[in-house]
Amino acid sequence: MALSGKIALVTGASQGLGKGFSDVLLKNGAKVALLDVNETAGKNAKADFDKEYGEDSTIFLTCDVTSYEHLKVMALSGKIALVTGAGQGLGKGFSDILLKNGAKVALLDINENAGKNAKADFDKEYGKDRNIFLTCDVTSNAQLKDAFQKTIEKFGRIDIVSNNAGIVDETNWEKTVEVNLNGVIRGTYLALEHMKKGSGGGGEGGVIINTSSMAGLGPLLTSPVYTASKHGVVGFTRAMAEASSVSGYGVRINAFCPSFVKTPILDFMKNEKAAGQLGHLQHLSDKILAKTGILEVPVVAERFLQLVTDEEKNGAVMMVTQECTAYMNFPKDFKDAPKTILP
Ligand SMILES: NC(=O)C1=CN([C@@H]2O[C@H](COP(=O)(O)OP(=O)(O)OC[C@H]3O[C@@H](n4cnc5c(N)ncnc54)[C@H](O)[C@@H]3O)[C@@H](O)[C@H]2O)C=CC1
Ligand SMILES: CC/C=C\CC(=O)/C=C/C=C\C=C\C=C\[C@@H](O)[C@@H](O)C/C=C\CCC(=O)O
Repeated sequence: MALSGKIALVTGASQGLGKGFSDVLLKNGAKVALLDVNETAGKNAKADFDKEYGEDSTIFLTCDVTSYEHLKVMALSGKIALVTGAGQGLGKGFSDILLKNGAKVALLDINENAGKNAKADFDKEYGKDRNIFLTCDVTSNAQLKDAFQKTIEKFGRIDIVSNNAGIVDETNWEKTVEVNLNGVIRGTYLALEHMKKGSGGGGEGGVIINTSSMAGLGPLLTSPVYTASKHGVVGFTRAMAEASSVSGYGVRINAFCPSFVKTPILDFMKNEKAAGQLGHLQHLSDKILAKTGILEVPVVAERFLQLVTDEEKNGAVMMVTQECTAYMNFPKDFKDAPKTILP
């Protein structure tokens, strides 16, 4: 079993030599990602290997090697991801695209029903062994720590962390800060404990994506505390990214800023109880939405994947709107910042 614990990736793996190479790798203890452009043949090869070596020994990924982008995302084969707020909405979309591209995913959510349903959906699509659901409230350091630990126990390590759980509640605004900002800080610190390289940690590096919002870059007048929490995520992420780079952690840390996306969080726009002192401004919500439009989860998830896989990006802030996807250019020095000079 010379290859025990090794992970292999074979292109053209569904038949002929590629299938033979995969077979010998499996026979010698490796786990193998089988890549092929022919989906039927690939699935058949996986079914053959499942009988011989067990379901967990291989994954099949449809992949055309003529596409660099396609091959690059396949680099997620064997990667382990942890996503908070994964039971529905964007977190479920992010988990889906990570699984589709070969990662294994720990799904964390405070909502047990949503989490279990998401797991059941993913089990059907990707097999039972590629995801786990862990009930976890990101406002609890103990619960989050435990969830990181359980992910390591199940999958062996963590390479990708999506600190995504978020709420809009301008009435209980302390909770909004506690989930959206403090939850991201907690998740980032715990992720670094497990992922950072060097003397301070035994990790292998990786990437952390913190979900902010377009409201992290400019004001959303119906939700000032939400806006503040998301601005906080951008500032924290940029500073931690520099700290990670200077410390040689090998961990990239980026912020993700979508505009409105069709998920249950948009119910807030009609929820007067959650509007705090600003219920009288709620009639403006429809006007704001009419101006910005509403994105679909799969479109936003594709952009998330781009940020996960782009190894050039650390401290990047990606915006996703109807008009475009773009990286935010912050002034490097405040003497270069656009300003109005007073007399
Ligand atoms: N949908 C949108 O228009 C946009 C959403 N966002 C952000 O994206 C992230 C995901 O939001 P959506 O999927 O849209 O919302 P959603 O409400 O559909 O999903 C949020 C998930 O987070 C979970 N969650 C809430 N509090 C939690 C806690 N304390 N611990 C663990 N899990 C918790 C919920 O149970 C839910 O499954 C949030 O951070 C949100 O602020 C950013 C920009 C736009
Ligand atoms: C109430 C929260 C509901 C959903 C979650 C969420 O985070 C939604 C955010 C959506 C957009 C926020 C935009 C705020 C931006 C303003 O500061 C603008 O002045 C910025 C300029 C352009 C935005 C264009 C666009 O979003 O399409």
